[in-house]
Amino acid sequence: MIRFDSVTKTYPGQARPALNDIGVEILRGEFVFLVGASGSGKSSFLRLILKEEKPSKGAIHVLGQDLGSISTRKVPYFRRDLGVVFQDFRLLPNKSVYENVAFTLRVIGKSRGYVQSAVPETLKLVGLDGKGKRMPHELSGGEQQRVAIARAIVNKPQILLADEPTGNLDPVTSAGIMTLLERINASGTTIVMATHEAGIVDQMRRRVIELSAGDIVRDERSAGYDGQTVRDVDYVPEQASGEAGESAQAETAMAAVAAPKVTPEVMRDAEPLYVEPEATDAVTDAAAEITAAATGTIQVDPEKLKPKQAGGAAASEHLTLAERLGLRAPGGPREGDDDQEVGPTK
Ligand SMILES: Nc1ncnc2c1ncn2[C@@H]1O[C@H](COP(=O)(O)OP(=O)(O)OP(=O)(O)O)[C@@H](O)[C@H]1O
Repeated sequence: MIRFDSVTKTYPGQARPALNDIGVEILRGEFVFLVGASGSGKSSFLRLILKEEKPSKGAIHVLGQDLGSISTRKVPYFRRDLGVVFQDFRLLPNKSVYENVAFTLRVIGKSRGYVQSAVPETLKLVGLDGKGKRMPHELSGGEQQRVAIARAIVNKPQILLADEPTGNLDPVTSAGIMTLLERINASGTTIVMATHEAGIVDQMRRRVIELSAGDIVRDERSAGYDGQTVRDVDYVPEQASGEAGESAQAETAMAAVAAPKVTPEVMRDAEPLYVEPEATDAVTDAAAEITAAATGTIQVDPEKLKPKQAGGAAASEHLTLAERLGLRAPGGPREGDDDQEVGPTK
């Protein structure tokens, strides 16, 4: 499903590669945690899968396609099979929950009827039934992340990439988000998630790929954050000392190594926070249905993808949300789009 063959990524002006001769394969239906200190290459790994970056050497295959052979114009089509969730949610601030989720479908030209059934179904799936009319600033951080997840899965992607999706959330809310991701995975969606959360990784016991300075130093099935050692429930993280002169990056790396913010206890007790317990089966069925449909070809309106002008690939800082989510070719028609997006509002 995702294969890296001897992939090296060196950013311009950097002496050391961000990823160094990586070879790895991720299979359909897997849930994979990408762990490693700050700067070890996790986000680069995800950006390469999305074709947001090109490898300096080597080849990447995603969903049977050699990314090197996908033209820039076709990248938005390719990305429709991939959902993405970020640490900072990236919702459209001036649109309702419903509109944030519908946006993805509208951009790719889904019919009104399709949107009207898929959006409420997906909001229910993520536990936001009845909250479609709310605005992002009226939601908690966990709810905002659920909207972002709904937006990522409403198009029924085969792969969901998550870059520190619990990074801005408290432990209990994080556990609820992980329960939701677990359920999405159980219905067939492959998930690759970069995280610093030792407690989550230890409790979920999934495949763990650990990066260190661009190298894969560990690739284990059913693993914990630190290899074979699963943290003790009573583990108390040491405080990062934060001495004067210590670089911000070093502090971040220390915190990442030190600290299961989400403890195994919290994960064990985790219930989907916004789903009534009796609704769980129905929700799981809905998830299974949605993902089962994911293997079908998504109808797209090619007219909506035509770039307005030749050579229209905009610099990334000028991309609209649709372009950043890979739903529209850079430089394509922007009517009705929003250039703004919002991070956590609380
Ligand atoms: N656009 C870029 N230009 C230059 N160097 C970059 C760029 N993006 C990442 N890097 C460098 O590549 C290395 C890997 O960065 P990356 O963001 O992939 O790490 P990470 O493991 O995701 O870190 P974090 O946990 O802090 O998000 C770092 O040394 C970083 O400084």
